[in-house]
Amino acid sequence: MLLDIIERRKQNDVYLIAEIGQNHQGCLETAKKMILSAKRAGCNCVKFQKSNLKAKFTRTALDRRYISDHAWGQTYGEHKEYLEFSKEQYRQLQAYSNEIGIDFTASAMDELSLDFLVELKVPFIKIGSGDANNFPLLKKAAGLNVPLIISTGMQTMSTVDRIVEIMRQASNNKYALMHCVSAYPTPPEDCNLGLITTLMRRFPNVPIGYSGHELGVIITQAAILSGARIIERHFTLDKNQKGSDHRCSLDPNEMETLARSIVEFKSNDYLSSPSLTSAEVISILGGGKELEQALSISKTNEKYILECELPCRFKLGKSIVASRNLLKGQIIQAADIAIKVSEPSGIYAERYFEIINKQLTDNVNEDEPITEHVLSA
Ligand SMILES: CC(=O)N[C@H](C=O)[C@@H](O)[C@H](O)[C@H](O)COP(=O)(O)O
Ligand SMILES: C=C(OP(=O)(O)O)C(=O)O
Repeated sequence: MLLDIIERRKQNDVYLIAEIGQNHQGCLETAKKMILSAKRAGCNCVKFQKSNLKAKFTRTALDRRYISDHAWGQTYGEHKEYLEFSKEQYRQLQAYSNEIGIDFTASAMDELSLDFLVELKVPFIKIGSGDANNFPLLKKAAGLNVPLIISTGMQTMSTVDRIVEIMRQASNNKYALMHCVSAYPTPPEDCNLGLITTLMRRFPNVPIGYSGHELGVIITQAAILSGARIIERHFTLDKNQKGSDHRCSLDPNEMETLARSIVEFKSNDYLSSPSLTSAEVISILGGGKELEQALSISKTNEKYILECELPCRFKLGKSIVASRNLLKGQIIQAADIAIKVSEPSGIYAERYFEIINKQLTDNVNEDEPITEHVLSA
């Protein structure tokens, strides 16, 4: 069904992804329970997050102390290690998903993880918002014969244009873009659902979806009626558990409500039109302040990085870093740089191609960020 939506053969159906992410608390058995619960709720797919920690983060980013009620370790690296499933565990989760009949995949959070997911032969690979400006990763993913779902949180419209251009240059049209706001939870007034139609108009050949981080289901239902045909929501067995994402996740009852509303929207023929107007959406869903705020058209024609996304961009946005020790005077080549979450951050990843062929005015050690200070004018 996903391919039918991505290749526009089916425009009146919705593919529902339960983002298990790291809500499994690092426990394989809990992850399996969540897969079963997502299947029972009516989801089409369960999704995880795959990282190779050394490829995704710099050493200092991994070594920084993580002081948070949601921390599973003293440092951010220990915390992430605790939550990361091994390749063997991924195989077990995939086998279990196959057994019960639900699609299984993950986001590829670095190139090594992308290679691993290709090896697993997942039905599609997710590129999360943290990598939407990671153009080398996108280029590599675009060249594979695997459908892609690319989220656009924490990004500007110019970065979304670059993504579409990368896909066009690779002659790849098996992909979808997800409207997303990377704030956990996203306040209704920042959900900016009007961007779904803006993206649909700007990229008429690309299916548009929605990866939501707001509380509850009504705004996501509005996203569907506004035209989103791939939906992703974080999933949890209990919202009160420790972990950064539980609060803005849907529990099994809410996920089931969402899945049922998709069936209902279809049978009422609400999905045969590519997109309903805000007034129609409000009337179908019965109105309410949060819905009106989420559908407000005041700031939807341009896409920019919202203030509520800055904490996430600061924590998980990717920077350009040195991939080996670099010397003052050196002209930067592609092999000299990598894209990672860096502490402190450096020049953001979207400027990758601008940095190539610039001269360094100082030494930069491996895994250190490239900053404005070390670039010649
Ligand atoms: C941008 C991005 O990757 N966001 C992901 C997907 O939505 C999140 O699940 C993060 O992994 C999570 O919020 C991180 O939490 P912590 O920092 O406590 O591990
Ligand atoms: C970060 C992710 O998703 P999104 O940006 O859609 O929240 C992800 O899928 O790993």
